[in-house]
Amino acid sequence: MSSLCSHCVRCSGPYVYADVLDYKNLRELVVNNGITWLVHYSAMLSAVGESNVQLSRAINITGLHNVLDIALENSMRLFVPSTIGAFGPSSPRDPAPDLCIQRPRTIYGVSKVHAELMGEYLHHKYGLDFRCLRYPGVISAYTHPGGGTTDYAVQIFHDALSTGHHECYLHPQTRLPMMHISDCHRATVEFMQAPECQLYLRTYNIAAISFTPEEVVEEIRKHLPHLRVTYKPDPIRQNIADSWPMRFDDSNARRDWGWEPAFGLPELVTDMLSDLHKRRASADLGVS
Ligand SMILES: NC(=O)C1=CN([C@@H]2O[C@H](COP(=O)(O)OP(=O)(O)OC[C@H]3O[C@@H](n4cnc5c(N)ncnc54)[C@H](O)[C@@H]3O)[C@@H](O)[C@H]2O)C=CC1
Ligand SMILES: CC(=O)[C@H](N)C(=O)O
Repeated sequence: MSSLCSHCVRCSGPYVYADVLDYKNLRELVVNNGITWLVHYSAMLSAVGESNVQLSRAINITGLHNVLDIALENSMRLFVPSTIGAFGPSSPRDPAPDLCIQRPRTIYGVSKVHAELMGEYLHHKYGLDFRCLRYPGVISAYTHPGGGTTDYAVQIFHDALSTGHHECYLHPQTRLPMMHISDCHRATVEFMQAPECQLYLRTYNIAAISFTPEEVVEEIRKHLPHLRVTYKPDPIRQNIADSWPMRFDDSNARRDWGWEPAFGLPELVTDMLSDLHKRRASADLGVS
């Protein structure tokens, strides 16, 4: 979800490639750079995880264990994102509260429940300052979708501006929680800065918008009336989406540390189209 603009991490500070499976190298990086907060984003997302379960297990679970050990050894504040994918068909779906049955059916979801529980365990047993937000599908103009079930909600904007046609792999009425990248970043920073005494939970849902493909298409057509959308549900991703919450209950995040989203659906669509339009223009790509 990192941005490739002029103020990106690569341009603004020290930047190194690191493999989360290489424990020794990670430990050296943390110690040699005096790092005190660790934000652990590396993961394989839901759809791509199902096509390579072994690799997903290694990155999402072994990688997480490396990060947890290093954070504990070095008394770091640790953030690990979780997801709507940490819920499954037996969870309440509309809305899903913070605390309820979690029996996800993807390796991605299983690894994220594992992360939530391991982090909370180490917090209660050893005082690790573990913090975790369950993100909805995140929508950004700056990166291409990374193999998730919510990817269509990013791809549709690229297609709308390039070919004017999007083939959607979900049914038109599949409702999922979503969020603009700015809200996601701001939530993460605000949550990381929140005083410990305000946090009654270590893992919070955060919500912003919840929409179906049909609804986002209608909103995009207010700007691009010619957008053509066809539906060809992909059984794997449809099955995953049908097992995830339709809406998130984020009342605890709002109460404990003041979470409040800024982007509704109209604002998100306007911003995505404007950002992508500028990026296409600067890359000399046409707009449909
Ligand atoms: N994008 C979304 O809609 C949501 C994302 N999240 C979470 O946010 C985090 C980031 O997600 P995205 O940026 O969308 O995913 P992404 O798939 O775009 O990026 C994942 C990153 O992990 C890196 N990675 C893979 N193997 C690695 C390894 N062995 N060592 C180091 N890095 C490795 C990849 O190079 C990639 O940059 C993930 O933990 C994901 O679960 C949670 C909910 C929603
Ligand atoms: C919601 C997520 O965690 C991710 N975008 C995915 O679809 O796998």
